[in-house]
Amino acid sequence: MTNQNVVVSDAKSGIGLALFSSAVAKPPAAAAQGGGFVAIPRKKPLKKLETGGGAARISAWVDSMRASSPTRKPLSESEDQIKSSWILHHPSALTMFEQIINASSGKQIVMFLDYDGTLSPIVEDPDRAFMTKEMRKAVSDVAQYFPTAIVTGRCRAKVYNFVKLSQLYYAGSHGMDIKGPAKDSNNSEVNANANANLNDNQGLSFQPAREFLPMIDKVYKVLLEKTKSTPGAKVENNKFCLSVHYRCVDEESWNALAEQVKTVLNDYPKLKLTQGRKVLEIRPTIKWDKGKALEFLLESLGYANSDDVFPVYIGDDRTDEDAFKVLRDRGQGFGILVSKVPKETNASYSLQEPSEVMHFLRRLVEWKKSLLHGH
Ligand SMILES: O=P(O)(O)OC[C@H]1O[C@H](O[C@H]2O[C@H](CO)[C@@H](O)[C@H](O)[C@H]2O)[C@H](O)[C@@H](O)[C@@H]1O
Repeated sequence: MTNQNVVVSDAKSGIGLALFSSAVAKPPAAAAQGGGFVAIPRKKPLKKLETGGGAARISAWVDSMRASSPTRKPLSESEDQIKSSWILHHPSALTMFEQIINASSGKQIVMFLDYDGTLSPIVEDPDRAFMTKEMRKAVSDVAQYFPTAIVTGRCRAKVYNFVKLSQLYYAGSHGMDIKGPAKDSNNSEVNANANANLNDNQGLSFQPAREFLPMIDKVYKVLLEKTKSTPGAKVENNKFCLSVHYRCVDEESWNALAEQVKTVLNDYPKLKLTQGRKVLEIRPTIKWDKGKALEFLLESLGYANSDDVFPVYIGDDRTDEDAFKVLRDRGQGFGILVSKVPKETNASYSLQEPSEVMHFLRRLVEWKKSLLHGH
């Protein structure tokens, strides 16, 4: 049986195209250097994979699962060249800070932050992906000056327990569970601008996949049962979506695990399978993702058709590409990919790891303070 709902990587995000199309806006460094886009050897197919038999299919799946979160090893000379070329086209957001600030001149910066791998380092146990108190302070300071949202694949309540900042917007379950700060939150700039989708007492609230809750709960239980024989596998209930983690599973068992998950999904054609960093993600097939969540939040903040907004989205995962693509297509703001290795991306800039994200957030705050206080 063929499951048409298995997506190895979101082809709709057009990631591959971004690297080779001259129609795509180039980041300033690339434009200044007059360079073309760099070709990165593709480790994963950017198209739907069918679940019919065949060794090629198995190998494609395992390749894709491996590429989702590559292990660090010293680079060969050619890999080193690829990296240098990639950096030229996705320069560091820290190095390019002044240019970024200049581009935002006269516009309202709105910050969108992914959680895992962006605000917290990737760790083996998803329940222990804590952010540092320094990072929390940096995010809190940023939210004082700019509307700020956390956009994550995680369950909203769980990410709130990690972040613990009430003045932020939260878009959990890949944007399918959106909540704004309560109206008495101390961020007056955010509240003054918000004009849509408001629930009077609670602030903003939006859950486009509510009808899927019973189905997700059912599939969660089935997956718990089916995967318990695979040592290291972990199923996480993210409310409107599910994660099957394989970071701690022996690589030899990855394909069997993926097959188990796909077999379960054959009975649920309204759910689809996508991939994150060493995680298989089960989501409703509705047309909603982090990119849609970003657009929804901009609209809710009163910036639907505004030229006066400068959204900045920072993320490390394939699922963040939907948001990077929205920004690229709108020609507004930009995406920053958090990665130490070259990856196909619609982001314009890069940062290497969460500590650099923290420095970038701090610099934004320092810049805004100096602007307001004139020093
Ligand atoms: O959108 P995000 O905030 O990046 O969430 C995506 C997934 O993040 C979590 O998994 C990832 O981080 C874990 C902790 O570092 C790591 O163990 C795992 O391998 C990563 O995939 C979260 O647990 C998932 O539910 C999210 O879907």
